[in-house]
Order: sequence, then C-alpha cells, then structure tokens
Amino acid sequence: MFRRVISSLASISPFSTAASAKSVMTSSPLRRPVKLALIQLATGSDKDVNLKRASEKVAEAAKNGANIVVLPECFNSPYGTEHFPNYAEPIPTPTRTFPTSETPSYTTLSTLASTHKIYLIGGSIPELDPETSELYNTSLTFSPTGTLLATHRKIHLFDIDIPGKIKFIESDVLSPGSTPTLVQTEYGSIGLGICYDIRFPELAMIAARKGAFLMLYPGAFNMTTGPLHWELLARARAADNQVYVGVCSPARRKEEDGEGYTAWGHSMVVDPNAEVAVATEEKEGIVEWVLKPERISEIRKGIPVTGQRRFDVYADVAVASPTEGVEV
Ligand SMILES: NC(=O)CC(=O)C(=O)O
Repeated sequence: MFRRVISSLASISPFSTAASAKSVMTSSPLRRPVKLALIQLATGSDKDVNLKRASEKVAEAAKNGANIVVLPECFNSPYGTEHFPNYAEPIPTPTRTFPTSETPSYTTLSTLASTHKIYLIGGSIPELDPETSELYNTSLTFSPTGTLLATHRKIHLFDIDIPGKIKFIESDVLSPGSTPTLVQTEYGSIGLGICYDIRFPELAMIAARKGAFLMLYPGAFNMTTGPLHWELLARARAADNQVYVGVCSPARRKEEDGEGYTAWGHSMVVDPNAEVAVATEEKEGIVEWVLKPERISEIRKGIPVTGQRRFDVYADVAVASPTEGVEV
C-alpha cells in the first residue's frame, strides 16, 4: 500500500521520481527565510488617495525588510458591486497596451515592486476586459523588477444571503476566473486566492500538491462572517496543507465614513502548524513575519500527513455530486 501511495504522489508532484517523493514528506518547499508583510490598508472612495496610501505603506514595509508584500482585496476602491464598474481598469499584456492614465493601479504596483525590489501581491482590483466588457475581481503579482508574474481572477464569486445580516451578490456584475494561480518566486512557489476562494479548500490543496510553501488570500470578510470564519479558514487551510497562510484585509471603515461594506480586518499570518503567528485587529497597520523553511519541515516531520495521503482513494473529490451546484 505504501508503495502505491508513493507512486501516485510522485505522479502528481513536481518531483519526478518515487525516490524524491519520499523527501516531499519532510523537506521544505521554502528555499530560504523570507519576510512577509501584509498591509491592512485604510481605503476610501478616492482611487488616487488609495494608490498614494498603498504606496506609502508598501514603502514602509519594504524599509522594514519585507521581501514579499501583500495588499488587501479591492485596495483601490470601496468593496461593493455598485462601485466595481467605476473603478475597473484594463490589464496590459505583451500584445495589448494602454496609456498609463488608463491603468493607474497596474502602473503603481509595477513601479512599487521595482522601486523597492520586492514581490508585490497587489491585493485585488476590479478589472475590465476590454475585449469582452466583462468585469473581474483580479489580483496582480509583480516581481522585484516590476514584471507582471501572475493575474489571478477570483474564481469563487461572493454570492451569499444571510437573512437580516448580509446579502452580497458579486456575480451581479462580476464574472468568475477559472484558473488556479501558482506564482514562482526565488523563495519557492506561492498559491493565490481572493477572499471567498479561501472557503474552497481545493485551491490550496492544488497549490500545496504542486509545492507551494505559502497560500495568500487578499480578502475582505465582514462583520458577520469575519468573527465566524476568517481565522478558522486561514488556520484550516494551513492545517490541511502544512503551509504558511496569509490573509490580508482592508482596515475597518470608520463610522464617520458613512454607509458601506465594513471589513472585519484582523489580517494575519498562520504558520504550517495552523497557529496564528502574528495578527492585527481592525485598524490600519502592517503585519510582518519571517517564514522559515525549518518550521515547515519540523511540522511535516511531526505529523507526516503530507506523505500519508491516499491519492488512490480521492478520485471523487473533483466530481460534483448530483446535488452540488444546484440552487437551494
Ligand atoms: N468578501 C468575500 O469574498 C468573502 C466573504 O466575506 C466571506 O466569505 O465571508
């Protein structure tokens, strides 16, 4: 049985032989220590002010020695379906360029990454696909030279209705992405999701099976779901996969800012043992933590689930049951 598990692990792992699959169990997918900073940004309705504030905070995190910096979901706009069309920007590609005046968020993020020589996970912004006119909730990741490394479009849209508490239907205006994202860096690879994506353990599992050392979720849980599930889900994804997890929220809106979506805050880094390594409360701030290869190895050695998986019995996990996806 053991041999069967090892060979099926080898067939899906980034390592090509059964012999090297054994080392997957305890070796660390993180190559060397890396300092992660999550910016719990105070955002408002003025896009230029949001970009300026983000720039100041990213500079501060870089000055403190961060190598990987993360911004929150919708860091350039208020979080609301009525706002997304007004704040949306196209994303340049090698074959499709735009005047920088049309891509202020993309341009700011690229410049910040290269100026500070950091990996920058640019939270998310509303994206307009000019060819289809579809809108997406999109996270852009830049390399320390300012090159766009990854574009993650939120895969699971936030469509919920908790009577008397919160109703939010992102799919009224947004389209879902359909590609899991794994970013390759000099430290190892990082899996990305946006907010509601964290509720679907499959994305983190895919990333971890492909060798990610860290899952990052820019997110904006709210005053109902935040206290219930924000920390629980971050810790669950870490426990499932024995990887670091970072969840990065906007700061909580102040009363005087009037009506609008109120983010829970509480950005945090969870370690591969599912312990909260560092967290903040609701105000603007920067959460920093040094991620260490030996922490992942130690945890995987002590509880070796990473090498004990039974891929021979999990085939059904990717198949919907007859009732799944059916409206209730
Ligand atoms: N805002 C989200 O996408 C998700 C959220 O708030 C929740 O899952 O709760």
